[in-house]
Amino acid sequence: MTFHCPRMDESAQTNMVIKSSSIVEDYEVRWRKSLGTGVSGPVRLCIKRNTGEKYALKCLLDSKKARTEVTLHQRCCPHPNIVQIYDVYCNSVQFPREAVARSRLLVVMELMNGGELFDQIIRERHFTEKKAAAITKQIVSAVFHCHSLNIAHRDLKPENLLLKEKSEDLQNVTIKLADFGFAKEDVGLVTPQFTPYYVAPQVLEAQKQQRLERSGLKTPPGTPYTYDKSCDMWSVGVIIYIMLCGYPPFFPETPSKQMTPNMKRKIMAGEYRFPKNEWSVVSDMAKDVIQRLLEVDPVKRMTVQQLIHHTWLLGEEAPELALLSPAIMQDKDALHEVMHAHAQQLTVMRTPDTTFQLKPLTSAENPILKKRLKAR
Ligand SMILES: Nc1ncnc2c1ncn2[C@@H]1O[C@H](COP(=O)(O)OP(=O)(O)OP(=O)(O)O)[C@@H](O)[C@H]1O
Repeated sequence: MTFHCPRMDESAQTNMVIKSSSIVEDYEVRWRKSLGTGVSGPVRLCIKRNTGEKYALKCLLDSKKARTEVTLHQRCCPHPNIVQIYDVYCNSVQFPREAVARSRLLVVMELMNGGELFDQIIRERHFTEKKAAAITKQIVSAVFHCHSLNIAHRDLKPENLLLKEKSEDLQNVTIKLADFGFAKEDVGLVTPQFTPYYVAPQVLEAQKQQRLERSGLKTPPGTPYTYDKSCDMWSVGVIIYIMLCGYPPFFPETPSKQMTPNMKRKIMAGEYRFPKNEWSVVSDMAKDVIQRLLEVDPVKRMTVQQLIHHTWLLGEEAPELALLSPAIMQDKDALHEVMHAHAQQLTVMRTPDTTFQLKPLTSAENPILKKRLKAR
């Protein structure tokens, strides 16, 4: 590994403090010890020299996208259900198979020793709806925090829900949200962003909003619940569904690595079922939560503020009967496919429809709207 320490770098654009000193002065990096791998490469183990404490190190090629990831992640810290960032370095690093050193952001994070959420669910001997509700509560707490800061995570998937430590019982474990690689700050769009999935209703709604604003008849809501945030809520719905039965709500007839047209159609139509075999032991309240989260129209979809107050999250009325999900999730290949499908669906949902863009509130030309914005 070769290191150079470039300029002191405090990005004016992001207000993010990045150390330009060499990370190896402060941490011993175990370059060969991978804690897990994502598209940006392995996350490694590192040890703080003056305390001996262990941390996780994510290495990102320095770019605007990487800086946005780190900035938005940092902004959401600290929170008990969000992986904490402790240090960020910008060092020039050359990995063994690289011809030249490249500028990288080295993100020192809290070490999550318990692995991924679904791996722990598989190990549970008596996994119940009550436990699923308790897990959901932690996930929702993280999402609530992000959304309150006007940040949408947009990559809420099982692989990004990590456990603080290994435990016999999921009820006692802290779950934290990781990977802000797709996080996005809402810039105050008048109406939700939309994707090709939902073009028709959203286009109509957006056009209606624009007409009303142009005529000065309507002031856009102060903190609109944007498309990006509703995408997180859809993910929470899918994650709850899988926890309760072991398979996803939307799946293709035959296993496929690609998003099939039939799958797209099912998601767009909100076409999923609660098959009796696994769902007869699940409460109506849980089904109600899922139905409101998998609502096709993002505008009508339950918000995190609504979910956090839902009685199901208290877990008091959730049955303590053992669910079939851990047994179903034992099939590693099937589970891998489930996670792959979810990741794919998120990719599709994140794709903005560039054919129709609404102006941010701040660039509004309408004089009445301008006046009202000033008055806020
Ligand atoms: N703080 C952490 N402690 C322990 N392991 C971690 C930590 N952060 C990430 N990991 C492991 O590394 C994997 C990849 O991390 P992360 O999702 O942040 O990387 P990525 O390159 O952005 O991945 P993706 O392909 O999901 O976008 C995780 O799935 C997890 O197994």
